Amino acid sequence: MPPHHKKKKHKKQTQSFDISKGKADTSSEWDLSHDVQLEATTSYCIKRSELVGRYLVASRDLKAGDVIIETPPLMVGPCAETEPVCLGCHSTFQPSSVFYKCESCNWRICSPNCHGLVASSTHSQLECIPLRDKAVYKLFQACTPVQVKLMYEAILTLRCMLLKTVDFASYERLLDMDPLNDVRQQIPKLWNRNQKEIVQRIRDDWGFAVEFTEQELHTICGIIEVNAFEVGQDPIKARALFPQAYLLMHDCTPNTGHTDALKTHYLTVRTLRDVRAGESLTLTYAHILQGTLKRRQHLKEEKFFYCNCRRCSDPTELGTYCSALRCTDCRRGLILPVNPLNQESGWRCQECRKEMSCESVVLLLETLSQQLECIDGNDVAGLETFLRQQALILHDNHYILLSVKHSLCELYGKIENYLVPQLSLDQLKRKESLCRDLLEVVDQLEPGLTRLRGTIMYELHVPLLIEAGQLFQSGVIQRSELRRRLKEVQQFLKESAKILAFEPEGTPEHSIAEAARDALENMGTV
Ligand SMILES: C[S@@+](CC[C@H](N)C(=O)[O-])C[C@H]1O[C@@H](n2cnc3c(N)ncnc32)[C@H](O)[C@@H]1O
Repeated sequence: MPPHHKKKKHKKQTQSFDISKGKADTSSEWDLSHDVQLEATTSYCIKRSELVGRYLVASRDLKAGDVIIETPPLMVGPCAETEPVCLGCHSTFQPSSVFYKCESCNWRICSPNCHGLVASSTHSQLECIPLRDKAVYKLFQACTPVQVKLMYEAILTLRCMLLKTVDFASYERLLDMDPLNDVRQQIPKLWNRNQKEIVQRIRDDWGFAVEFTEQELHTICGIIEVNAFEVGQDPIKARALFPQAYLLMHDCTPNTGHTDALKTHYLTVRTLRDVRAGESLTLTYAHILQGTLKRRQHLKEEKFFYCNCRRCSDPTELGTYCSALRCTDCRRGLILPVNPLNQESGWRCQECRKEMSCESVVLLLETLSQQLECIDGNDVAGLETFLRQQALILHDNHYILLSVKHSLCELYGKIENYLVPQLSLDQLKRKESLCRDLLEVVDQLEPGLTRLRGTIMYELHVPLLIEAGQLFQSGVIQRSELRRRLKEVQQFLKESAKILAFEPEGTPEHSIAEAARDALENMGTV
């Protein structure tokens, strides 16, 4: 999940690692070769540039799947504007959930036996007693639902502040992260919201005015906004701050990925593909299957920078055309942004040169997204109709269509009336082509050992296996062709099992890895 980020105290300078010595091939578009090195580990060193601040660079050749960072969180807490969650484990509540309260602070918990409420837990060590002493729970009585969400949002800020008294060394490590105060202070909407909803809430409504200054609370707000990672698997929903990992810079075609363990949120960052010494280590703070205009807007609003990576700079997005519109005038050309690094850039047909303003492109995409939202997520026929209709104005790989294809490739074989034994040969073929279309794009945008590739390949093996069996049994293909097809299925299953084996136990992807291994075993030797 995308992180937020920051910087602050400078680490002491260690011996320099020269990334300009031939091997270096930074994935970003900037010349980072003169940047100062701050620190090094066996896998990476920390450097600093004017443009991106601190960032990590591979200090040796790394293989795909190498672990580069393993760390417990420095702090975990509820997300921004979240529905109430258990302050022990951060799981959300079902309407049918029994209403338990913490015996001490009276805030809601999932169960008195929650693993996150033991004496050594974050809740017990940090906010439970202060919340009790200041009787903060009483404020819930007069709260609107929106204010309840803001109460939960403020918990993570409070926890970070309370860390100062309980574990000063860890608090200092938090302060190593950059809150980008100068940048954020220039955004009145953001700064004033934090002032009212977090800073004043904690100081004035909750009664911590003596303990914490406005400035330090704003700094913690910034540290969280810029550096936090979303963690947890449904029903757990949380944000966490991790040492080291926050230094990974963003790239829209990242070369690292991460997982967090189900209960502890222990973080593991791995390389997604081979990385050469000197290359910057990157992760994505945005969604991969999103177009450049939207990704850059998200990064600017949430992380306070415009990305200029290779994908963002290329109007075709590395040849995928995942933001391209079809020209309805000439009906031959594709309409692409003239300068994708300018958010206001006009768009132009590559054939007839027809121009479209950025505003009209945004409006069109918003309208289509709204239309899509009106379709039930399990309505296969409705989604197929949407795909057919919008393929007249959007490229087949347009990100809006990709999201529909992604849904459909999972729905075929999973929901009522579309379970695997119920699928016709045409429907199996459809599932196959949806998976192949997606895989082709993901191979460009997020190549390597990525979760998305792993799950798509698992989905793809299903129609391939069934089709091969059916065609052989009906005499349409001979044994040699059957073998060729089964070998392809094995390849997909092996790759899927290898990728998803990295996923933590208890996650759906971990179960898919097991299913892929079982399927391989059942196939035996081909
Ligand atoms: C989590 S921090 C990363 C560490 C940060 N550079 C530091 O020195 O603390 C995220 C911030 O780093 C900068 N950053 C990261 N990736 C970037 C990129 N691709 N382009 C520009 N700035 C980037 C932005 O200021 C962003 O808000």
